[in-house]
Amino acid sequence: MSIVDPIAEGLARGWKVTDGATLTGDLSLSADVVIVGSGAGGGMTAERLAKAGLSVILVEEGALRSSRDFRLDEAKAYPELYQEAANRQTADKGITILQGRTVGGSTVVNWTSSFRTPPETLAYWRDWLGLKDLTDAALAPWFELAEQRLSVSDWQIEPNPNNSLLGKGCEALGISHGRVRRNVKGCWNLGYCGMGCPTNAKQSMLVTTIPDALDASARLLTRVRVERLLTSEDGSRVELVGAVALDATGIRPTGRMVTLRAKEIVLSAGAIGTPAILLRSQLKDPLRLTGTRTFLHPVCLSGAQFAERVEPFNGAPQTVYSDHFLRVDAIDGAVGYKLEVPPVHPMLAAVTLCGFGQRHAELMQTLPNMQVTLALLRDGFNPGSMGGKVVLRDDGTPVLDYPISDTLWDGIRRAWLTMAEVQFAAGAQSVLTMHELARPVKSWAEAKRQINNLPLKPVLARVVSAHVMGGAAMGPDEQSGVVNAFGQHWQVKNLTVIDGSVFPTSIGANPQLSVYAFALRAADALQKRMAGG
Ligand SMILES: Cc1cc2nc3c(=O)[nH]c(=O)nc-3n(C[C@H](O)[C@H](O)[C@H](O)COP(=O)(O)OP(=O)(O)OC[C@H]3O[C@@H](n4cnc5c(N)ncnc54)[C@H](O)[C@@H]3O)c2cc1C
Repeated sequence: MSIVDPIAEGLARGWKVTDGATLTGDLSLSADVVIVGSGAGGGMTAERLAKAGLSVILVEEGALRSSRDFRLDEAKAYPELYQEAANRQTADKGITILQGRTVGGSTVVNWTSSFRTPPETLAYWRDWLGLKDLTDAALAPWFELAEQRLSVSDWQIEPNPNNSLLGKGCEALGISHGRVRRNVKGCWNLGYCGMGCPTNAKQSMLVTTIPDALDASARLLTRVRVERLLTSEDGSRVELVGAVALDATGIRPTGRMVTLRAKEIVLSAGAIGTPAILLRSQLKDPLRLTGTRTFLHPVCLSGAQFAERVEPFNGAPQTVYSDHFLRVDAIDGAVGYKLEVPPVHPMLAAVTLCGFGQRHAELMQTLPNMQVTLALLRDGFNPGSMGGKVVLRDDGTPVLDYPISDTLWDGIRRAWLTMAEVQFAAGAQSVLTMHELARPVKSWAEAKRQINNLPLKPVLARVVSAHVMGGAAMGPDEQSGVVNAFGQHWQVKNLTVIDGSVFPTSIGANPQLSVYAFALRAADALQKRMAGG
């Protein structure tokens, strides 16, 4: 069966796509709207505005790839599709961050889990952060629209063993758990979502909104990195978007400059990317809020050996979850966590597993029988988890300074304990907490002893994240936010932020559906503002 390649077909139909690497001179363009970044926020916005008849330029620093490039090959996928070749790290190297860097952004490499923003999160935003209009009822139509557009539905196939063992352990302990909905259409259940979907089943921006925006005459610039926005003298309007063309590696500037003008500018470069552009542009920011309150859902992990084969690299990556421990926190200080499993492919496993040399090689050989559970911590809700801060290095590239606080370490230790208990309850022969000094243990009692004595130190504990949120947070006024509840910048009137950076706390669930719904809502408001003159 041949797989239709919507990108090849669209290019043949005459899409307006310019690859920065091929530019032989500087380029200057104008449009009604320039959108920077083509991930969850940018894709949704581009389709909406282009279909409304506005001229749209979508600028992306990554390259345009398609299903024929996605070869289920980690060594190829990470350098081609991820920020910093999937090795982006926080300033103290304590947390490894996965983010996409390609046309379609992180949606091209994400694992398709689709949760609406939890009602508790919206209630917190209303009650504690003053975002009064963000009720479940007001947002429901936007979630429905996003779910329809991206074919979000229940996953009908049996979970793979990696997921079903999480369910089995929860069942045995009376821990509530559920099934994950996914944004896929005709999924082959391969399990290589993180390397780009080779069958176009994943309803990422690459195969949905971006093709439709291009069919509606939008223009796409790839391998073009936006450096800064130049504003009017009083700082109230963006007049120019300054960008550089990148060479075929997608990293080094070629020396060709790209200058864009538009009535409205949308930043959708993702949390870290968007705050970086705002900081480089030195926009008015009286309270220096830009880049602050950046959240990660810091993730800690626990591996377990089973007698039977688990093959955690095969099958839909995330289909079972538990929110049982998510809401233990409240404002009293303790952090809650969500349980899920990650797909475990050899290269990512190799860099996450503990030890080196012989011990590491022996661990890698056990991969087929390994089950891995993860706990993502809900940061941003307690005084002890106020997130990190995006800062600029001397060369203008961003780095997230996110020291792991005592509150988060406490959550990590509790989550390790929970995961070990669940894995033993599911029948694990041994459990290995993902910490450099941990050793495999054969009983829950032994696990408790070991986990309670592990030093809580960055790098020793393996902490990762694929959910970057915040850094240009929504707030009800300019004292509390960088943008308003529709993403409009408080200081710069023709600038709107539409991506994961607008969230004022973490979501407390995998964030893509929240980004989509808020993007549709913000793009609709922008379109109406523009129509009103
Ligand atoms: C491996 C992985 C698995 C995930 N799994 C899930 C999941 O199962 N469920 C879920 O809900 N979420 C998941 N996520 C997270 C989810 O995909 C993101 O939250 C979401 O895509 C964020 O949308 P965004 O628009 O903020 O940013 P992105 O989708 O990351 O898009 C930002 C885009 O902007 C581009 N950009 C950045 N800076 C510039 C610049 N200066 N100039 C031009 N372009 C720029 C980037 O290259 C990128 O393409 C996962 C993420 C990853 C990486």
